[in-house]
Amino acid sequence: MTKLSVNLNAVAHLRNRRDLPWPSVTGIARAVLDAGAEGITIHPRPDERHIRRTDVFDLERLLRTDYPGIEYNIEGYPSADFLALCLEARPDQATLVPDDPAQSTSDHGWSVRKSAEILVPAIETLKAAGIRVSLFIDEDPAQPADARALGADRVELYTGPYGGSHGTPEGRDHLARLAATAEAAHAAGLGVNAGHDLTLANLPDFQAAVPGVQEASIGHAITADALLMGFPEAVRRYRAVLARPA
Ligand SMILES: CC(=O)[C@@H](O)[C@H](O)COP(=O)(O)O
Ligand SMILES: NCC(=O)COP(=O)(O)O
Repeated sequence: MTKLSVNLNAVAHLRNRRDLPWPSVTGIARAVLDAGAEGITIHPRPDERHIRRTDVFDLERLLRTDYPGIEYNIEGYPSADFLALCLEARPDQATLVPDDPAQSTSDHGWSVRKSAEILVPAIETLKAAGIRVSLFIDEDPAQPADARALGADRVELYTGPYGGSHGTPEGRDHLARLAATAEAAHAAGLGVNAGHDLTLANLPDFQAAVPGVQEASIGHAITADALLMGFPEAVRRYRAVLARPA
């Protein structure tokens, strides 16, 4: 069974259209957790285009007081600011992503070995604070052993290229590479997460082809679905797919 961690970036994006407090990021967090989601993910970007610094701490308070045991996952580029934010907010997991601040969304994973100079001190800092570290990687079976060598606990498979080509021969090739990368991660002793452009339509094939994924972080598609069916129903449907054994 794969845990569902709901990414609230899209909710914060909608709220930020106006200088008003709705939709409430913590209110939607409550709704998805009450419906059974097992985690909350945010990816605060330096320009605060969606998640703001205040959201990071509002969510931290909510989870610690009302939802103990629920996993808090913060994603971002390991800049000094990001590391300081993590040390203050103390998420359960930090997912390190090689994003340039100007990027509109994440579109690639780490070349782990080449990035050792940035990653090693960041991993050490986070782990010393008791924060599990996951590295966002492409579908490349060579990356997990390097991630393990640098001290990471998990990898997150970047599923964007698969999501965008699901149902085509290209999509099947992406799936095969994702499965091989997950296998390499397990062989290296790492946990495996996945995320980006996962949807109710493409998740069943992913679940069948890539066994042993511990957590899927899903934001854009679940928010789009929630506009039609509401968050509680959307969470139930994603969880039903993620609960299916491969
Ligand atoms: C790391 C990752 O996979 C991204 O999906 C990210 O969390 C989403 O970021 P945006 O919501 O800013 O597109
Ligand atoms: N790590 C991926 C994530 O948190 C959500 O990605 P998306 O579902 O918004 O594409």
